[in-house]
This record gives sequence, C-alpha cells and structure tokens, in this order.
Amino acid sequence: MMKLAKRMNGLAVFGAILFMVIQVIGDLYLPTLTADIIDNGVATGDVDYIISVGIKMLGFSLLSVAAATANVYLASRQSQLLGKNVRSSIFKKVSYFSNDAIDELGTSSLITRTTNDVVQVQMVAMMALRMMIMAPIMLTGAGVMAYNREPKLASIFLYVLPILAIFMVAIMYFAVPYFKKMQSKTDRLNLVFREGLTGIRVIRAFNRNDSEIKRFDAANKDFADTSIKANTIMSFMMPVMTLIISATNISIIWFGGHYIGDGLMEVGNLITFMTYAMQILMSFMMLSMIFIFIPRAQVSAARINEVLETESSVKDPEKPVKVQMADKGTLEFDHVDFRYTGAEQLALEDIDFKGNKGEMVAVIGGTGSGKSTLANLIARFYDIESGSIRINNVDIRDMNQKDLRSLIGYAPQKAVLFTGTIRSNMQYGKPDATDEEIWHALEVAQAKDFVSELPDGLDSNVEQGGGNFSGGQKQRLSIARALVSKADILVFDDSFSALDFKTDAALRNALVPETKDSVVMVIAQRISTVMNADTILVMDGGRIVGKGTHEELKETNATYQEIMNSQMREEEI
Ligand SMILES: Nc1ncnc2c1ncn2[C@@H]1O[C@H](COP(=O)(O)OP(=O)(O)OP(=O)(O)O)[C@@H](O)[C@H]1O
Repeated sequence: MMKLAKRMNGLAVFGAILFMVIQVIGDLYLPTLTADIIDNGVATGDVDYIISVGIKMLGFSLLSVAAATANVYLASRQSQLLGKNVRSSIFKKVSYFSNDAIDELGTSSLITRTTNDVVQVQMVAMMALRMMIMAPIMLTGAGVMAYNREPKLASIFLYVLPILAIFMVAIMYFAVPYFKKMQSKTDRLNLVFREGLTGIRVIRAFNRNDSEIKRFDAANKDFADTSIKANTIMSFMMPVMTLIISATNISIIWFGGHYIGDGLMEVGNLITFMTYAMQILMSFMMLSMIFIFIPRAQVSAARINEVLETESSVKDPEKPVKVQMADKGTLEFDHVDFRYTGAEQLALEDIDFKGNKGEMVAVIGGTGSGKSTLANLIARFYDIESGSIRINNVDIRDMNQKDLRSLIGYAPQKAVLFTGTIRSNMQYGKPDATDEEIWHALEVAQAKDFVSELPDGLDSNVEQGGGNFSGGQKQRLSIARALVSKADILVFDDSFSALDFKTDAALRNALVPETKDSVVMVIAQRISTVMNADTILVMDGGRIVGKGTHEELKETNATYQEIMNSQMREEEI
C-alpha cells in the first residue's frame, strides 16, 4: 500500500492533512464555546456575551466547514489521481510484457486488477487522507478536552472504550478474511463472465447456455456468499455502536445529572462533555472501519504490485544494434530450441532455416506442430532457449524490440481488428499511410471489392473485434494492414485459412510483385497455399522434418506426401 501511496503528490497530501488538522481544531474548540455560551451567557441572561461568543462560534464553524471542504477536495482529487496513475502504469507495464507474463497472470485477472483492485486502493487512500489521520487526533484531542472539562465523568470511557475495542476486534477478526477473499472471487467472476461473452456463439451452437449459466451462477453465488458473510458481520456494527453510544449518553446524563444536582457541575459542561463523548466514539469507529478496509486494500495493492513488479522476460539490450534491410535482407533461424515457461518438453527443437529478401518461406504441418510458435519467435514475443534468430546477421536479442517490430508486418492466425474505421485499422502500422496506399493494399489482399461496396468506404465502422465482418473479410483486412506497413519481413500466420481457393490463389499471385523487397513467411495448412514458396518447412512435433521446394518434398518427404494426399486430388498435384 505504501509503495502505491508514494505516487500521490506530497504537497497536496500535506495540504489535505493541514486542512484536516484545522477542521479538527475547530471541531474540538466548538463544544468549549457551547459550554461557555450556556454557562456564562444563557444562564446569566448576558445577551452581549451570547452574541460575541455566538459570532466566534459561527467563525469557527465556517473555518471548520471550509477546512473540511478543502480536505475532502484534496483527498478525493489525490485518490482519484492515484487511481488514474496506477491504472495507466498497469496498462503501460502490461503492454510491454512478454507473452508468457500475460499467460501467467491471465487476462481476466489483469482486468480485475486494473479496475476493482485499483478502486479498493483508491478508496482506502481517500479514507486515509480524510479519516486515518483525523480519527487518532480527534480521539486524543476530544479525550483530553473531555478529561479537562470533567475528570469525574471521563472515567466512563474506561469502561466504554475497552468494550468497544473488544467488539471492533471481533468484527475485524471475523470480517477481514472474507473481505480478503473477495478479490480472488471477483477474478473468478470476471473470468467466467468474459469467457461467456467472448464464446457466446460457440456456447449457443453447442446448446451450452444452461451449463454456462450454471457455471456463472456458481461463481456469482460464491462471490455473493462471501460478500454477504462479510456484510452480515458488518451489519452488527451499527446497532451495537448505537447501543454503546446510547448507553454512554445515558450514563453521562445519569451521572452528570447527579453532579449538577449536587452543584458539582454546570449544565454547559454536561452538553460539552456529551459532544466530546460523541467525537471520541465516532473517531474510534472511524479508526476501526479503516482497519477493516485496509486488509482488503492491502490484498489489492499486493495484486497490483505483482503486476507492476513483474519483469518481462524479454528485455531490450543495453547497446542495441539497428538493422537496415536496404539491399539485402535475411531472416535466419540457427538451431533454435524453444520451450514455453513451465513446459517439460520443447515446443520447437533445432529449427534451422534461412530466408532471403524477395523469397517466400512457407511453413506447413499438422495442428500443434509449432507453426504459430515459430512465427511468434520472429517478433520476439518469447525468448528462445538456445540457438539464435538473426535478421541480416544480427541476433534479434541485440535489437530494441521496437526497432525489431518495425521491420515486421504480421497477420496473426486470429484476425484482430480494433474498434474504429477501416482507415484507422489500416493505418495501425503506418499512421501516415495515404488512401492510395491503403486501397492498393486492400486490392492485393483481395479486400478492395467488399470495402468499396460499403457506403462509407474506408470510413466504414469497424465494430469491437471486427464483429461486423465475416471471418474471411477480417482475414483479408488483417493481411492488408500488414501490407500497408511495407515491412521488410512479412509473416502471415495461417491468415489465408478462411479464404476460398479462388481468393487464396488470387491473393498469392497479387502478393508476388508486392513482396519482392521482403522476406515473406507464410504459415498454412493447405498445400496449394505453400506450393510456390521458395522454401517449404514441413513441421511435425516441433521439429522441421522436411525442407525444400514443393517439387523436392513431394518426391522425398513422407510427411509432406501425407499432407498432400489428404488434401489434393491426383490431377491437382
Ligand atoms: N502459450 C502457450 N503456453 C504453453 N504451450 C503452448 C502455448 N501456445 C502453444 N503451446 C503449445 O505449443 C505447441 C505448438 O503450438 P502452436 O500454436 O505453435 O501450433 P500450430 O502448429 O500453430 O498449430 P495450429 O495449426 O493448430 O495453429 C502445442 O503443443 C501447444 O499446446
């Protein structure tokens, strides 16, 4: 919590505390003036005295209200700014995470941490600036003032405060564990909700609505049960507090009344004492509330710090090398081994190949053979275990990730589009791309026809996740986006899979003149997509089991022949 609290503006925090102290002084002084006005003004009928002390009281009240307003303003502003600051730090941090760090923390949990956890911290920051410092000062100040006024009556607190303390400790003991659990339950709730929303079509297609609803209800019930338990315990607080406050007031009036009757005390003092008693009990309650909320916020702060302190395993080098791919350009895998974090087996083993500028390297293989993993390594989404990946003879680990990725145009297996327009999506990798460049890329990607038929053309809306386009259209837009960037290395990860044979063929033909200045890697499942490649890598179980041209592999490679036989009719081959 303290680590995060350091992000607040020191001067504003000091201001909030200063105003709070002024408010407390005002609040503590007012009851004394009340006693004064009653005992020396009302009791003696001295109107002048009443007016002068009344004005004084008004002045102190105004000062107290102004100070409280300033304190609340600064406290809420600082806590909101803290929330904003932490949220952007998390987002910034996560956007530079290596993929395994994201895999480890989980997307749903990252969302909960950025939203719900930050709110918990924000709330406690607000409470801290408002109450955490005010409560002890008020408690001590009101205690001293009450004792100075009437030491005889002050002994009541020797009985009341321990009872209150025992009650509060009991509440904390039972409620805090439930409050702590609530964050992980929120994670689970968000995970199930997110899966239910993103997978809604599959859920409907498989008629799994009922079981998904049950799964959500279970997570929802779990969260609600924990929350109800915590709040049930908390619900004892108000009635018991009211009881204790009433009992204290009755005792004060009982004993105070006797003292007044015996001429040992004045009426004004009794009223003042009761006000201080209220302040003492309220401060005590505030303090206890803070102690109940702090543990939950502490859990949230730890979860936030875990994200902020996670170091991406993929790091930029101290002395980065810049690579220019002007005349010549190569992409080379040199005996690369790679393993996912925590996995026992290598996902890729001894991957060795080279692609030159103007050449197409195709990768084919069964599902799970490691094709996408290989593509992900080029952009250094993960670091390899041994061997080396080189661009123009420079190891990609010796380059800045930003520089490296600016060399790469990437169309992922699952086409990802962003909310906005077609133009904004096309300019994602090249913000200054002109309409002419965009239309050209769309033409090559076989997307020109359907985009030009849209009433708003390039200004047509793209809904969340590209939901208003078909799978094949999304793929073509994603390919066009990669082409707009005119990158030196183009990676198409199974991006032709949703295209029909005719479009696939037209796209590949159109790609040839476009990509003569790039190293192109095409990952595919279909023989027809890869057969014209300069080098075809046949993958199986994370290894390259065949390397060569279509003509070579169809004669010599059993795995390639197997794939070929399963896909093509004799005459096509
Ligand atoms: N993030 C990950 N963490 C752990 N293992 C993974 C991860 N991603 C993939 N794998 C594993 O690595 C292996 C290769 O997966 P990869 O996605 O590269 O296969 P692929 O050839 O692209 O398959 P497909 O054609 O079905 O997309 C698989 O066994 C898979 O289970």
